[in-house]
Amino acid sequence: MCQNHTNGSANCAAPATSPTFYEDRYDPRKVSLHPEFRVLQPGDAALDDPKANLTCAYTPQHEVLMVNKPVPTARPGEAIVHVKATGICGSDVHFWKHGHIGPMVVTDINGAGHESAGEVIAIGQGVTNVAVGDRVAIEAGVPCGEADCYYCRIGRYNACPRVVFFSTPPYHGTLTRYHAHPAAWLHKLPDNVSFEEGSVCEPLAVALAGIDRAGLKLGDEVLICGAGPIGLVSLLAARACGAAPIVITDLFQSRLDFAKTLVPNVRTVKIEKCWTPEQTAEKVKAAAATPGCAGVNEGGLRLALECTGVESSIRTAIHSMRFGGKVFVIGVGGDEQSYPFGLVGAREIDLQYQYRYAEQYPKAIRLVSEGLINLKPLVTHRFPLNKAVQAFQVAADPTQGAIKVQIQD
Ligand SMILES: NC(=O)c1ccc[n+]([C@@H]2O[C@H](COP(=O)([O-])OP(=O)(O)OC[C@H]3O[C@@H](n4cnc5c(N)ncnc54)[C@H](O)[C@@H]3O)[C@@H](O)[C@H]2O)c1
Ligand SMILES: OC[C@H](O)C(O)[C@@H](O)CO
Ligand SMILES: [Zn+2]
Ligand SMILES: [Zn+2]
Repeated sequence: MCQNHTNGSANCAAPATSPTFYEDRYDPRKVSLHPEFRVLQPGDAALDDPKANLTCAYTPQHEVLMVNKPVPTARPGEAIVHVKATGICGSDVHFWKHGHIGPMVVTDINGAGHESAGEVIAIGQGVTNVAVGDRVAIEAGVPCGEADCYYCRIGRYNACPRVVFFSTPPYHGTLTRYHAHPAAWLHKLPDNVSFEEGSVCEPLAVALAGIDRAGLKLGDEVLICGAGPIGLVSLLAARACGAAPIVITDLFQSRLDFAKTLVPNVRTVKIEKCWTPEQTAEKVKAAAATPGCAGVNEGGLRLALECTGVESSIRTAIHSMRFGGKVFVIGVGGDEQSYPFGLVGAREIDLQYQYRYAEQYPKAIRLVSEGLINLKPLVTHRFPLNKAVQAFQVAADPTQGAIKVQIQD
């Protein structure tokens, strides 16, 4: 057994890097050794203690459970945030159910959650950008910001090899009552943006990063594949950007119906599993066509924002594009996939991908505050912190019809 573990983990993987400026605060091996770190059984009094630092975590044994963590104090440069709203992301569910995403492996009890907003309750020495009482969104990916880091230097900090992404093993997440965060990575919320919306700014940041790099322009005909939370925030953002028309696909009519409540004139295609990508693409093009209008009628749409990561859906997106179109993949899928190479080449279709985001939070908050994007309808289920395990069960059960499940405190 690894010497660093007390809970029986056999194969401890040390963090790929140990950024000294994070000290032991963000190393779960150290946190789990803390005497106050304790797994809570149902009925434990701490679950009803409003001051306990309750945290929801996943384990290598594919459990999701509550733990009690020590309440952090603010070190220089940090702020302590009382987390008020956290959304459950598909990746949280994936870490719980499958224990890894690519090379990121759950090797110990690992706190969940990276879509959070809350109130600053303490600040450490030298913090000037936020004050006690400020309402903030928490940017969960904290890059090193060091001068020797090429990706931090050029502003593409989502590629920082020393990034601490809270909730991605080995770092605990923000689905906790009190979270210590480098203050520079907190974004103040204007009075008209709620904690709930501040939390949904995280998936919105993913969509905005994609739209930014995809180069979506006013009047582009856009296909959005998948009407899950990422597809739906992409839909809202694409509409705010002036995409017209927009077609959205899904396997479930209920999700397409939800998309229509957000953007009533979005065109929908409910995919039947027996359709080939070529057949689905014909339906997409038919849905997008505007009689007598050049564009789709010349062979397909201009841009696809692919929000499933499923191979057949990416293939559909490729077949739906006209010459010079672009398939922009936000979805995360199988490690190996195959695409119609000849078609992509013959039609000069660009393929592009997105990994998290950089510098999108300020934009996301402005778009919400200015009323260009309304995130409120996306939150369909709310649970108190001590019921976070039930929240996970609802988020993972498609029959519950949830779009975004939040834990609020
Ligand atoms: N690139 C990034 O940085 C990043 C960040 C966050 C999430 N993601 C990824 O984005 C994707 C979407 O996230 P989500 O939270 O919306 O997930 P989700 O699973 O809730 O939604 C996916 C939707 O796609 C639909 N779908 C599945 N197969 C389909 C197909 N063949 N054609 C059309 N629709 C299909 C599903 O029915 C579902 O409604 C996931 O793969 C997730 O891992 C990527
Ligand atoms: O929203 C951000 C994504 O969920 C993360 O990148 C995820 O993959 C965990 O690392
Ligand atoms: Zn996420
Ligand atoms: Zn860096």
